[in-house]
Parts: sequence; C-alpha cells; structure tokens
Amino acid sequence: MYQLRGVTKQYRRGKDTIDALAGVDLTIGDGDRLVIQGPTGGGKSTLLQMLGGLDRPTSGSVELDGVDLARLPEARLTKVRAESIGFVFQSFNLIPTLTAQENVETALVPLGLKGPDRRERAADALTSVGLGERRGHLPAELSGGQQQRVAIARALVKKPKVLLADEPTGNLDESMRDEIMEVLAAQWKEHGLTFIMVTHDSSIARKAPRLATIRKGTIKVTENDKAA
Ligand SMILES: Nc1ncnc2c1ncn2[C@@H]1O[C@H](COP(=O)(O)OP(=O)(O)OP(=O)(O)O)[C@@H](O)[C@H]1O
Repeated sequence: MYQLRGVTKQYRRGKDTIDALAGVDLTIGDGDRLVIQGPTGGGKSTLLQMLGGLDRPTSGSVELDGVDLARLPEARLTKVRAESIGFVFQSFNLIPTLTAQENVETALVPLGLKGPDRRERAADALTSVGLGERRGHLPAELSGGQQQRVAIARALVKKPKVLLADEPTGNLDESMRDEIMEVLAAQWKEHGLTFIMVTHDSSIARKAPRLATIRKGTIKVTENDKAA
C-alpha cells in the first residue's frame, strides 16, 4: 500500500522555482488500479517518479508498505525498485542490440537468478503477453505494439508488487493502444498488481475505476463506480 503525505517537489530553473508537486496526499491500496491524468506540465510524471523511487520529494513522505522511499538510502531504494516496482514507459526503452528474450532477462539479473531460471522465466513472461514465438527477435524487427509487450514482460517478469506506466500507449495507434490496454488489464487481474498509469487519453481515463487529476501540482481523486 502507498501512503503519500504532504509530498512537494520543487525544481530550480535558473533563479525560478517550479512547484511540480504542491502538497500531495494520496493512499493507494494493494491491487488498486489508478489512472492519473491532467494538463501538460501538471505534475503527472513527477508523481510517478516519486511513486517509483526514481526521484525524491523536496518534502513529505512516500511510504510503500510502511517504508518511506523519500528517506531510504540509495542502495536500498535500488533494491526496492529492482524487486517490487515494474516500469513501462511511452518510449519502450528496450536495448536495441538485445533480443526480446534478452531484454526481458535483464530485469532478472539484479535478483541474482541463475541463467537457466532467467531464461525460463523470461520465456514464460513473453508467452503471457502473446510473444512466445518472437523471443529471438530484435526490437527493430517488432511492431510498436509488440515492442511495448516486450517492455511489459520485462516489467512483470520479476513479479513486482506495483506496475507504474507513464503514457504506455502514447506512441501507438488506436488499434495497438486497445491491444496494449487489454494486455495490461489482463496482467493486472492475473497478478493482483497495484497498477498506476499516467495517460493523456480521455477514453482510457473514462474507464478507470479511480481517477487522479493533477493540476499545478495539486491532486484530486474521483471514484468511478461504473468503470470497467
Ligand atoms: N527535471 C526537471 N527540471 C526542471 N523542471 C522540471 C523537471 N521535470 C519536470 N519539470 C517541471 O515540473 C512541472 C511538472 O512536470 P511533469 O513532467 O511532472 O508534468 P506532466 O503532467 O507529466 O506533463 P506532460 O503531460 O507534459 O508529460 C513542469 O512545469 C515541468 O516543466
């Protein structure tokens, strides 16, 4: 469970200070699905970075299961990220010289898994996103939607507690967008993940059971009882 209290984040640009987050309080339960939307520059990506322990707030606390990521020493933070948090980005971020299988295996290296275990787990993860037959392909030999499936397999192969996605369909056309949303929803259901996604896409936001809107660093959460 996430518990955020009074989270602020200021960036300095020259002599200006930008309040990217201006006091965010937020609770996200285990297994929740939360969509974050809002105008450009509102603070969505900044919040996701705090949740993922990719950056630290200027003030406030970001507790994940009672551990404050804001104050965790860097080595322990790296361990939490490697074990408990999967990331999916708009730009896929695959390593172009590695095959789909090898890209997925990279997520298991920090966990200390042996070669054969890594290979088996990565192959299973690729099969679960429908890419079992494409394991030996390089990213450039795959479509955008397929590359994003590889990135999803890489994020989930370590069996994280939390999946964070920043505009995961932002680089995809409409049919691939629906396909990726289905893959993500299926993985969320199957693994009981806490799934937090930033999107600009209002049709995705409309279907969200819980919607956080961030404007000028301030958050408002609404529940949608009619969500899928
Ligand atoms: N590293 C940084 N240095 C300086 N300012 C930053 C940095 N990162 C973000 N900002 C500023 O903080 C504010 C919030 O940015 P953020 O990227 O979180 O917004 P966003 O809602 O994700 O926007 P978008 O929809 O355009 O991705 C913006 O004013 C942005 O310019």
